[in-house]
Amino acid sequence: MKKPIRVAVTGAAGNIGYSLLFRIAAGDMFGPDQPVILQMLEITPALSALKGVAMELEDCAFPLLYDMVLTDDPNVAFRDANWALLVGAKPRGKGQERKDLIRDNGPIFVGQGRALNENAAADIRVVVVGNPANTNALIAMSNAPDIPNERFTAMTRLDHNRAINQVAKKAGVHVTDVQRIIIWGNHSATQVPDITHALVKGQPAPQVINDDEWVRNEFIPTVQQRGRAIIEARGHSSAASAANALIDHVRSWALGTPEGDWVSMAVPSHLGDYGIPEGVIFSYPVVCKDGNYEVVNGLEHPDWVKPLIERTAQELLEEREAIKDLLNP
Ligand SMILES: NC(=O)C1=CN([C@@H]2O[C@H](COP(=O)(O)OP(=O)(O)OC[C@H]3O[C@@H](n4cnc5c(N)ncnc54)[C@H](O)[C@@H]3O)[C@@H](O)[C@H]2O)C=CC1
Ligand SMILES: O=C([O-])CC(=O)C(=O)O
Repeated sequence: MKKPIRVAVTGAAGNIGYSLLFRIAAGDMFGPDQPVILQMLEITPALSALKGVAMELEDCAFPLLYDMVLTDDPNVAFRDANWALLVGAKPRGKGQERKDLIRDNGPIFVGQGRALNENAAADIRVVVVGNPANTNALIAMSNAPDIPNERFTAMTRLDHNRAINQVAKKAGVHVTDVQRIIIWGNHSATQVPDITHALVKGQPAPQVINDDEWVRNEFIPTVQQRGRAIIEARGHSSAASAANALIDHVRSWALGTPEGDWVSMAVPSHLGDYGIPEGVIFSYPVVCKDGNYEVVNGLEHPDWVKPLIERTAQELLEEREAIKDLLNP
């Protein structure tokens, strides 16, 4: 049997957690022959709910679920963890932007960054989901000086998957026919969903779609505002689709991206050659292989896309400014 992977999940009794944990335990994240140990973190008042989730996990009798840890102490949750999925944070409500959560949620990632630094396994890889995800990832990274920066990522895979769906619908093809979508920048309303380099059935997407007006005035705003639309419709923010995107993000990173395709991940900005200021977590196209990722560099932006990219980078600088007291000097 393979050695079990230790997966720390924060906010494990929350909505995303409830969609996520069962899929990890079922093998969707690391494959059908990879045992896992779930190390679940919650705040103290939610430990009882977490116990209930753990009871349900037991009742599934998952062959791959080797052990479980339930705790309200990040030092325990992150001990020897190979992966840390930082979901636990307040979600936004109707009428809020994700960055409105920054002063509530940012401090969580100071303590968790430190606890990761002190306790995690040498190969730790981190994905931040709690919003505002990019800036929270920056906070965690800066409080974990002994962990290589490139191990800290934020999730823009949900935006990426949303974009694939919109393009597939418009082109009248199946989602598997759409490749090389990109989400640039912040997981926020300023993100830049980009089909410039995308392929539909192997052909350039802009030519297949042949409708610039749709791209600029429907596709981009729909993807940018999809989180808000879900909150309006459901009364709660996306949970199952967010959990699914997190499965995709980790699976790609751990097991690789298919030949000829790429995915979007928010990673330390210095890894890209697109002129983005250093010191923010910026979503780029990446290819993954053997547990590592590389930014796809050297793509040209059309002129009308350049100011959009500048705007999302600027927003990340503003978010960083708003929490600069939480960054490790
Ligand atoms: N990056 C992305 O694409 C997406 C991000 N999100 C974000 O994910 C976060 C979680 O969303 P939901 O699960 O729907 O929220 P939720 O409120 O249902 O669950 C959050 C859980 O985190 C726990 N928690 C709070 N502080 C914690 C701490 N310091 N340590 C450990 N656990 C803590 C809470 O007790 C709660 O059980 C939100 O910030 C939401 O905005 C949601 C969807 C997509
Ligand atoms: O919109 C929200 O607040 C939740 C989220 O990040 C998303 O669904 O993309």
